[in-house]
Amino acid sequence: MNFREALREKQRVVVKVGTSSLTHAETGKLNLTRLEILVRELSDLRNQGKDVVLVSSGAIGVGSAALGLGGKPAELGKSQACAAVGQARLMMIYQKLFMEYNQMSGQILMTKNTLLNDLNRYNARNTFQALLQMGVIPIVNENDTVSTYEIQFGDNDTLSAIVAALIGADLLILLSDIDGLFSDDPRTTPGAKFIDLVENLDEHFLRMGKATTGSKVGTGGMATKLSAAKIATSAGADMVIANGEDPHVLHKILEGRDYGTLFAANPREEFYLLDYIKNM
Ligand SMILES: Nc1ncnc2c1ncn2[C@@H]1O[C@H](COP(=O)(O)OP(=O)(O)O)[C@@H](O)[C@H]1O
Ligand SMILES: N[C@@H](CCC(=O)OP(=O)(O)O)C(=O)O
Repeated sequence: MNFREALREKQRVVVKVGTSSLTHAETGKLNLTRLEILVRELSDLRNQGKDVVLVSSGAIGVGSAALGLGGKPAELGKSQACAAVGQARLMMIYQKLFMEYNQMSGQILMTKNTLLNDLNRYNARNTFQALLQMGVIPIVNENDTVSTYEIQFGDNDTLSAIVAALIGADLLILLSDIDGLFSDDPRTTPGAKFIDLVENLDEHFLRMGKATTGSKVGTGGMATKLSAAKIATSAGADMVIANGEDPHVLHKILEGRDYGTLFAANPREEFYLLDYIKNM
């Protein structure tokens, strides 16, 4: 069985979707057609008996569009206010859509402190396990309303990899606004080559990921996705970066077909999640 075929056997899947995939670039408002397809795909993975976790960005972007602010506010208090409005709106729509497919979903909001504190980390892991055992789809985001620089992950690529490590997921899929990893940012370097498979995520590949973003709403660019790949693969999960423009890509990836960039799991005995977070 090759690396792609092995994806058919994955049982516990974390899917992360970025703001750029959830919203219309022109208005910043939710792309409902795309959300519907995403929810249907996730519901079908659940129907296949897989454990499914969704890490969804979008709270700040959706909140700022709802409040008519025309883009992410620079001021901390305002961006936290946007997150409060946007997170509630996102959850309302997710719950409505998941209900249409007879799926239960629940919300988990995290900060770095959730994982640094032993009791909080233990509780978070327990809650995930209990939800998954009951067939619920947890929907995760950073708790942006209370997170400030010192206690935040800052980007959901990293957060999704940490969640994957915390719950022992065997696959993490990052849906972005680009087909996967290229040798350089193809938006600024037109000749950049697409990378289909990364078996060993060494410095050579890490240097390819630039922090440039493809949209006004993205955070971290490819740099944070490669840090996520380092965490996920070290913790024993495969990771795929794929284009979220058409969320049908999810079942195609899980059928072992050639979509996105696949980073093969490379478990290292010495990978300790807590130490990693402490050093972030
Ligand atoms: N080596 C690279 N390969 C592919 N994309 C890259 C690379 N380096 C930087 N990027 C940029 O990363 C962007 C995706 O990250 P980001 O804008 O944060 O999206 P998201 O909202 O999905 O997290 C791409 O649109 C691209 O412009
Ligand atoms: N937690 C933030 C998103 C942070 C983030 O990583 O955004 P993105 O690059 O769009 O995945 C929010 O919900 O607005």
